[in-house]
Amino acid sequence: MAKSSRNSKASASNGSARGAKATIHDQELSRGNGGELHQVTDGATEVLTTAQGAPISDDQNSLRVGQRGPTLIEDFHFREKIFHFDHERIPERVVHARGYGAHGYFETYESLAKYTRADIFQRAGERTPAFVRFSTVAGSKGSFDLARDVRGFAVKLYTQEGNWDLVGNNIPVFFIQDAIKFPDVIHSVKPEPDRAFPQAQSAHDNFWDFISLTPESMHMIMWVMSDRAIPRSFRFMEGFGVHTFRFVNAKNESTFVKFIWKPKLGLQSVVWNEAVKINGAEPDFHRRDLWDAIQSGNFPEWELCVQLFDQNFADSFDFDILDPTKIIPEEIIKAMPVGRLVLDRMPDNFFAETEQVAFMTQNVPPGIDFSNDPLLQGRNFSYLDTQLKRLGSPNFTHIPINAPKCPFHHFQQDGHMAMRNPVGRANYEPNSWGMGPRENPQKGFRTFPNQEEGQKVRLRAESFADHYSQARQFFVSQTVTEQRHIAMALTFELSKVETPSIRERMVSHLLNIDEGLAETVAEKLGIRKLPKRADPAVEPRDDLPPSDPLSIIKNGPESFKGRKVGVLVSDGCDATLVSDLETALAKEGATMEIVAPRVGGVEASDGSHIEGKQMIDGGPSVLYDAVALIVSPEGAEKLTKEAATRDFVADAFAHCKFIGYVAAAQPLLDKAGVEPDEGVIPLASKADISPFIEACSKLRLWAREPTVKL
Ligand code: HEM
Repeated sequence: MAKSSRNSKASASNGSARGAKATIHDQELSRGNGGELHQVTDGATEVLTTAQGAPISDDQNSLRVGQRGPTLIEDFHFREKIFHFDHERIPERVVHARGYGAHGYFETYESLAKYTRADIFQRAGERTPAFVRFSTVAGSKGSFDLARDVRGFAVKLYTQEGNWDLVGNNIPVFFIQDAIKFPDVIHSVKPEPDRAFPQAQSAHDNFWDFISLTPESMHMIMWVMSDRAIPRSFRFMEGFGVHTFRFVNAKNESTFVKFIWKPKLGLQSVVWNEAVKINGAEPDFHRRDLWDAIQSGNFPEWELCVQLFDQNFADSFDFDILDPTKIIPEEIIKAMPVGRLVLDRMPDNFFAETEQVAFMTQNVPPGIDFSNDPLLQGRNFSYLDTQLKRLGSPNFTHIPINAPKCPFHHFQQDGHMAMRNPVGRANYEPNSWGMGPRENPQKGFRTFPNQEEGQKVRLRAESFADHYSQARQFFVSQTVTEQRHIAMALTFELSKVETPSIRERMVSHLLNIDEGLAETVAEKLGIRKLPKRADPAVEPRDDLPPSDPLSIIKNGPESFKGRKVGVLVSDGCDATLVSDLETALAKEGATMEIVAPRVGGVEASDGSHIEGKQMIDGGPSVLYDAVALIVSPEGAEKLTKEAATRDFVADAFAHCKFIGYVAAAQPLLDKAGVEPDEGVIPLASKADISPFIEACSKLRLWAREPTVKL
């Protein structure tokens, strides 16, 4: 057979002809036969190998017959590489698919031996390693961070007596009272099955159809329609264990407990108009925020608080402590701080740690036990089951992120990907080989022997039937601004619902919560005649007093610490003012980011160069807690012509942010239609910086909001 002339060189070079040097800007590589680039080890980097450890000579070309002939199946390197790639994806979590994790530690304040024998709570000052994963619920893995959604707040504590997973949310109640309804609520919020949209959004018919037929969800709906569902940062949100758990002490006495994580930096959320824009400008807003904070040594911190109560309290409380749609207000049972959680290290690898971490509510050490909450009982089945599906083997506990950090010994063996098997002859007990491990009745986990009796029934307890009273209590605990946001959120969500009867049904529920709220939403939805209020199972109470801990604004930060200012600069700006601002912000524990008209930065009036982090088009003001406009007259003149600059200023104003500005920036304010108020603060000299930062610590000038009509 005649060889093609093009192929003839191949046999001579044996497919490995290369050697000519190629310089690509700052990189020296060698060039192969077809012009492709090869990066060859110089001895300082490791040699590339197959997964079996065989060194690889050429990772740019598959093995073929001649230069232009067919690829050979003999090419084990090619086959192994592609095979592995083909199998890279594992199923995403069925809920909470999008998440971000970090390592840290939990530090115990004082011994809680009186209440629990849990090892983690025995010794003051002791540190326990922790891994935390924050998440959204509804969206896919690749969805944006600022969906209106519940945030998962899952904490794995590697205690000396086994892993304790506190798998909580940033909202203390849930949509449903019984785990049997979980598939329904999740199906309803996920993209509709025929059209496969909307992604990561509850604003659609299916969700509101289900909710409007599930009155037990009304309390949760108030929370999800509040700004709690659009947090500014994972660092500024609370976490809740939701259910009532039990502490059990060494004498086998039980105390009921609810868990709350409170952020040291105070609570903060964004506004909806801002969230929508952040999702476009920076879909990884929350991820980047956590990454930046931890990488720069600003370790976020939460206090773990416990609400402790006994059976007598449970019997006398207005609501059932087993009902996960109810809270116990902190005015009734104090939230007692018992330790702190510090996140100080990002994972080395996202997949290995954050993606493969397997949280399970049933992971409790001795001293912590479950209550009969039917949602918790159902979760205790679901998590183990789902991890097997997602991680593909019962040996997911062998993955380092999931393995306990205390000694552990058992006879479980084999299965896919077994990393550890029992050593020696005994793989069962009892045995007469004198080989452990053995039970320990004193130290081992003992379930609290609660007395249970009754008929087997499929029946919801009557004590779960009040669906509206605490929803109302949540609403009246909010500031006027927060109440307005709830009304706006309900209006937005229901405006996306296409079926009028679903909207009206929701208004009929709102009438049981707050008439003013119902009327506002109905008016904005164009519902002329208010529907009849929904029939309540139990007449809603209106005597539950407002509870301040339920409001975000009433629990904001004490300073501007941990927050960020976006500083818009131009050529010819005042470099000293910029650096004085940076120094003052650093002293406050805050940061700033330079936004410039072009990549690279600007030349200041004193000839110095100011490095820019963002170009104006890529650094909209929605990414910052406050902004400063430090420009020269010529710079301002040029910037007024850019739509991105107008949006920068107009959005900062509309989102009620504090704006610091030099006199030369006046045209920017004018162009954005800003009529200065007390939140628009002149920065004439260094002396003005401190009052500006002090104002910023209030985060937003909410008094402005009615004038900007978001
Ligand atoms: C109080 C109510 C609930 C809370 C606070 C909650 C919280 C969470 C959190 C934080 C995660 C993400 C864990 C992670 O970051 O890996 C999660 C995942 C999950 N939850 Fe829940 N959840 C609740 C109710 C339920 C119920 C009732 C079920 C089922 C009956 C359920 C089933 C699941 C499943 C299957 C996953 C995915 C786990 C994985 O693949 O790793 N959850 N939940």
